[in-house]
Amino acid sequence: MGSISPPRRINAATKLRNCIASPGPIILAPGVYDGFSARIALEVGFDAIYMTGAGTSASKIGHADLGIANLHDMREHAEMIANLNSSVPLIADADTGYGGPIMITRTIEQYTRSGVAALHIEDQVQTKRCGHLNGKLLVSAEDFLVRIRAATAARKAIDSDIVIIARTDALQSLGYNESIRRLKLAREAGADVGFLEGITSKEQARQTVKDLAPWPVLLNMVEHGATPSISVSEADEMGFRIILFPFAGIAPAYKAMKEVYTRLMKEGITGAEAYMTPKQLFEVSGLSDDLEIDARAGGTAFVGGV
Ligand SMILES: C[C@](O)(C(=O)O)[C@H](CC(=O)O)C(=O)O
Repeated sequence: MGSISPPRRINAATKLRNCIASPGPIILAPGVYDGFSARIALEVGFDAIYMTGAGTSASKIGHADLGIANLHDMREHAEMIANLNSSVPLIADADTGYGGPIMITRTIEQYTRSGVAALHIEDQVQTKRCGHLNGKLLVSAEDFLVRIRAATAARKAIDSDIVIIARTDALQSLGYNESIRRLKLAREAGADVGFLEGITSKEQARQTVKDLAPWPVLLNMVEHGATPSISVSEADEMGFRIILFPFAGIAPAYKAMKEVYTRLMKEGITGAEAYMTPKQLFEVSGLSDDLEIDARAGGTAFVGGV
């Protein structure tokens, strides 16, 4: 009856898609590996965050990044992280897509419904490994294309804006030219962003952007892996659109926890800093927001404070 409906809130996938297409600065996404690290990255105020598959494997199932975490593990983890603050886009690892075209379709559908804004799918065999380990095995370029085609068709079928990032791991065994060829095929099949895994030099990084231009390209900044250290501003100047730092959370977390556990074992105390009261810990984990929800609804459980 001519009534104007209120504007719908833009979802995180659309927001990220618009951001990638804009002439704005490079999108910086720090790696998060669980709810707490995601909360900390959100507290710092990043515009996007990245769910590392390696970190998810380590924290959710306690295993190395060897294709052990399955679609269920990854989707469940991604859903929890994506919904801590649904206005901050989550880029999530989707490994090989977890099977043939039917499984890839399920991956796209489930990641979309979970609120994930972008995911990357690669050309390693099903028993994959971290892109910075040796001895990676690949599927053929045709099989990689089947994965990307399945992903883009699934996205279209559900009318989703989820950003599909095509990742090739071919550099290590098949070389640069074959890697670029694979990424160009993925681009033709409708992938939105290219990701050359394990770039080995700054010259190669620059060349990748040039050879794929104007297609947006992602840089995976795994420190102390195959790629030399490239800063956010350098990557921006090279023309990358997205930069990930997958281990930005988990690497320092390891050091900090190991130190305290060791002190506890040796000295019988943790030496934990005084500012980290239980309340402060919960504050990082959304305590105030949760109490406000309760109060606004007229709940009485927390009227006396906590
Ligand atoms: C980006 C990555 O897929 C991840 O899981 O974070 C890994 C990171 C790593 O294990 O070094 C990858 O590059 O394969």
